[in-house]
Amino acid sequence: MGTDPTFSGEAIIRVRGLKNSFGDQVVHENLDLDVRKGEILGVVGGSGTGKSVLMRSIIGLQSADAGTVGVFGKDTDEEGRNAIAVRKRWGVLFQGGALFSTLTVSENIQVPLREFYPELDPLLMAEIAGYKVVMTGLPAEAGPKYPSELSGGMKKRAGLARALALDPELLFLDEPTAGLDPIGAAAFDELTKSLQRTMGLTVFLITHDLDTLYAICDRVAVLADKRVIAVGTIPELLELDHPWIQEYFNGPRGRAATAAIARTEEQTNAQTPKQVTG
Ligand SMILES: Nc1ncnc2c1ncn2[C@@H]1O[C@H](COP(=O)(O)OP(=O)(O)OP(=O)(O)O)[C@@H](O)[C@H]1O
Repeated sequence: MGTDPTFSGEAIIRVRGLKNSFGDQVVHENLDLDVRKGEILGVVGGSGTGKSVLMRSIIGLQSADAGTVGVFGKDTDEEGRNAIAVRKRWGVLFQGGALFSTLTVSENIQVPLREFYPELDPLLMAEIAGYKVVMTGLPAEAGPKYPSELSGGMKKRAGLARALALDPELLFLDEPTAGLDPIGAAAFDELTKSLQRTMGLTVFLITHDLDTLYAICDRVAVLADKRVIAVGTIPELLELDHPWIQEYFNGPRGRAATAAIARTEEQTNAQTPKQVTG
């Protein structure tokens, strides 16, 4: 696994031979990864394996020691990925939401609009922000509120609304369900899935949340030993005998997530009306 030689579709992100280090600490070495257009790719790995650093490398916030990163079908250097024309095409939800505490939700959502389209009529910006608020399942009254007045789940949605401000093709989510209760996390997963479907988004999703992986990810990339050791569907990953993969997916939490998905599928099948023949 790792890089799929049979894949002939379009890779919206293509990373080859990436190396990142901080002083003596090598975080990535010879890391390869393809993210396919239209998929939700879950990115997992133990704490400190470099998931966030990988995301920062892709979006041009991290200088690599070696390797290439291509986005939207073009190999680009860090400067290229920082070019306005490229940055406009993706949205990022950083870990913790990273909302500006002195701005309202609506003003937070308008930050990218002001940055990339300063000539836009302020009334139109406010209208777009209002639309994004509703699109991410927040009540319209959340627009004039400050982040400190929101629940954890609402903050995540507000961060997502800001990431979607420019109608991106590509969405980066760094641990979007961390800190949410299971119901809030499941609702956020559903929102991500429905946005992927309706907007045709490609999603790079860093998570520790097994339920999220099972519920919405098309494929999962596993970071270990400084590189992506495997990419595939969960059943494909389960066939590998790497100790971290086995412990992660086949440990008690992994088994619980599998059982929960099986129960949901059973319920869905039971509710599906049987076809009447004759
Ligand atoms: N700016 C930095 N300066 C020095 N070291 C850094 C910097 N950013 C990240 N690191 C180190 O790189 C390693 C990978 O960090 P990263 O945040 O990508 O891990 P992660 O896989 O996202 O972890 P977690 O699951 O805990 O969020 C860590 O050891 C971290 O301390």
